[in-house]
Order: sequence, then structure tokens, then C-alpha cells
Amino acid sequence: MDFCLNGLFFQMKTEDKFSIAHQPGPDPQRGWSKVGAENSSTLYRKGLLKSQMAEDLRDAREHFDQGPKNDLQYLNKWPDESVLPGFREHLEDAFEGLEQISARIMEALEVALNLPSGALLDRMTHKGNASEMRLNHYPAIDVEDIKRGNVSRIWPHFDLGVITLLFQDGVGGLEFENREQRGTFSRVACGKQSDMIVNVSETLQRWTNDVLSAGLHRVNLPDYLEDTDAGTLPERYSIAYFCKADRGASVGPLKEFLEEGSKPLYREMSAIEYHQHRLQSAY
Ligand SMILES: O=C(O)CCC(=O)C(=O)O
Ligand SMILES: [Fe+2]
Repeated sequence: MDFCLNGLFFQMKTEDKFSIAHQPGPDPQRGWSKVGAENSSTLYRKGLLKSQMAEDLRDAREHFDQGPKNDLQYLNKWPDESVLPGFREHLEDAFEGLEQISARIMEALEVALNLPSGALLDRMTHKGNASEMRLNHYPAIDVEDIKRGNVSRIWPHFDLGVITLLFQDGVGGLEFENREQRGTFSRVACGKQSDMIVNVSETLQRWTNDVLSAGLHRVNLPDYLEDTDAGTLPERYSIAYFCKADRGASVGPLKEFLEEGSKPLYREMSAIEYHQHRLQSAY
């Protein structure tokens, strides 16, 4: 993954960013969201300490969201071609590439989970595709501000879609919760920028009735800054492709996971209802 275009996007003049700003609300996000617009701490309140109120916590992060190019319901918002030549084309190509990779991963999961062919992919027809790609920018910030405890790069949360494909630059700080020891996190090493992290998200947990569980993750101080109280945490970029269910598809468990008397742990509802309900709190 190439983070140069991310840099150019977030360095745009503020008025150019505001001209493609996402309108806060429960609808799928499109365009630019300013630092603090999305509050990830409200997505998973259980991940916070008792003394922390989600509403008081902020994300030190701005981001840009893009949906499928054939989505006529929620249109993408692109910077003017004269301002950022090639940006739109590059991101549309990347989106398509990641869409194909995620379809191959879903096919592999169908085999691994002994599901009939199409059992997962049929809930993601790629016609009414609701997947999204996000560029994240975490501006440089004082270590002190992070250590004070009410600002984080991104608070512990689950992603809402089926799986997430994640790419990070070399700054570090991404962590996943240890399943054997809840409440503790392990760092993800920064390898090559082309390294792709595949994360199970909430919808896949629901579909499999908890056979596969979603990965709780956050972006914290990288190891080399953990023991300092002063200094600056350098800016950081990441790219996330959120592979999502079709808007009309069910986010209830598949029948294959309800055999032998297991009770459905999740209610039937459509993916769009589920997302709107989950996002209402975060924006
Ligand atoms: O920046 C990262 O590495 C993680 C981003 C993330 O979790 C998200 O955008 O949902
Ligand atoms: Fe995430």
C-alpha cells in the first residue's frame, strides 16, 4: 500500500476538505470527517475503565471514507481533480482490488467452515455492495496528551462489517486484545507496508453465532514511547477496507450454525438497520 496519496489528501487546504465533509448521522460515511468527528469509544463501552465515560473521550484522528463506485444511494465525495489529480482513480482501483481479495477470503472461509458454496458470499452479492474503504490520519500529538487519558488515536472497538483488511505505515501502535486474557492487548508489529492484517468483524461473529469472534483493537502508543512522559508521537496513516454485507442481507446467524440445538445469539435484522443502529452512537 502506498501512503503518499493519504498524505496529499490530508494536507489539502481545510476549505477543500470541508467541501467534501461527511454529514454527521447514522448513514454510511462518505468523504472527510474532521479530527474527533467519530468517537470510537462509544462503539464498545465495555472496553473502557469504570472511571471513563465514553462521551468524554475523543479520537485524535481524521479520516476519509469511500463506498463502491456503483453505489447510487450513498454517493462518494471526491476532491476536485484539479486539486488532487489521480486520487479518485487510484482509490477506485484499490477498492476493486480489495473487494476481489475479500471475496476470495470469504470463499476460503466457506470451505474452512464446511459451508455450502456461496453461504457467506450470497449475503454479499457485490451488486448492493455496502463495503467501504477508509483512509485514517492520526496527526502528530504530544505523548502527554495521550497519557492524560481522555484522548486516544482510536479507542478499543470492533469493526462492524464482515472482515476488515488493514494496512498500516511504520509508526506502530496497533494492538489487538488477547483472547485468553481479556482486557490485555498485544502489539501488531509493523512489517512491510504491503502487509495485510485480516480482522474478523461483528457481522461475521453474528453470522457464525460466535464460532468466529470479532477482534477488539485499538491504536495506542508504540512501544518506544510507552515509558516516556514527554515528546511527540509522530503522525500515522492507515488504510482499512471494511468488507460488509449487502444492505438488505440478514445479520442473523446462518442456519448451519444453529444445528444441534444451539440457540441463536443474535437477532435477525438487515445489515443497514444494524449499521445505522451501531453508528448512531459513534457520530
Ligand atoms: O489505524 C489503524 O491501524 C486501525 C484503524 C481502525 O481500527 C479503523 O479504522 O477501524
Ligand atoms: Fe477498527
